Amino acid sequence: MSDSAPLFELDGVSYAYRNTPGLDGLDLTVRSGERLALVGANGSGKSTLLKLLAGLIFADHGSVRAFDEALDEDLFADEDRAIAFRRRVGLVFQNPDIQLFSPTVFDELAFGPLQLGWPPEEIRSQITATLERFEIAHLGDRAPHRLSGGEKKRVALACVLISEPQVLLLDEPTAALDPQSADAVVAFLQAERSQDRTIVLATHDLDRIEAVADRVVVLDHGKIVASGSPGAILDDTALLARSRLLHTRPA
Ligand SMILES: Nc1ncnc2c1ncn2[C@@H]1O[C@H](COP(=O)(O)OP(=O)(O)OP(=O)(O)O)[C@@H](O)[C@H]1O
Repeated sequence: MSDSAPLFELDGVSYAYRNTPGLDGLDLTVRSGERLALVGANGSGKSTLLKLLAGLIFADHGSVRAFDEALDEDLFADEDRAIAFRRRVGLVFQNPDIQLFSPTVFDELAFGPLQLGWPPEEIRSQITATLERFEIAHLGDRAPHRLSGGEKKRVALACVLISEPQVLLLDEPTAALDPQSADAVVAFLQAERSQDRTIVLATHDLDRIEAVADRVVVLDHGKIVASGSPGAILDDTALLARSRLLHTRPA
């Protein structure tokens, strides 16, 4: 993996929401085919980093490069480059309600491919295949906002994956899922390994991290405090305790 091409290169990146720091001097390279997990306590900057990689927010300081060009406002001012970037990078939000707005799940799945100008027959056949792949065929005619939290998460993931992005960004993909649904997401992410898809995910699910990631980056107050293999990070209990990632038990 260390030899594969860098897709994202962040150099000294800082970002603040008005007066609240989100990211603070971050250096990070994400390579093609990598499965990278971002861990850290609430508010450590995981979602902010994912939004930055998705081109939804831009660095206040430092530089961000994606696919060998600057990932900044200028890229999105150019419609062709913006569309090309959006095709390559898909983000599944932590809260699926942000993402789902169509009258039915079927329409929701059609939205991305329609934007990309796919032919109608291809859209129809891809929707059928995607509904089956995510075991949501029975939800096709339902209104997304009337689904359960776990069902919404599956639909949101399917909506992003239908366009086959090269990079998949996932914000807490197993949160709010029942154990069986969480296992299904993990199995899906393991299967994606053979698809050459680059995956960056934020998670609090340390028990499943070895199954879904090759590398773990630990964030604390918007800074990267450690990066390593899942085994090395999980064994470092002092690091986990410092980063507020261990349970505390009442004395
Ligand atoms: N929309 C926003 N407006 C103002 N501050 C924000 C906003 N979103 C995040 N922040 C702040 O930025 C910092 C980083 O938040 P972020 O959401 O990136 O953390 P996180 O690691 O994803 O947290 P969690 O595990 O709770 O999802 C926090 O201090 C948070 O309060």
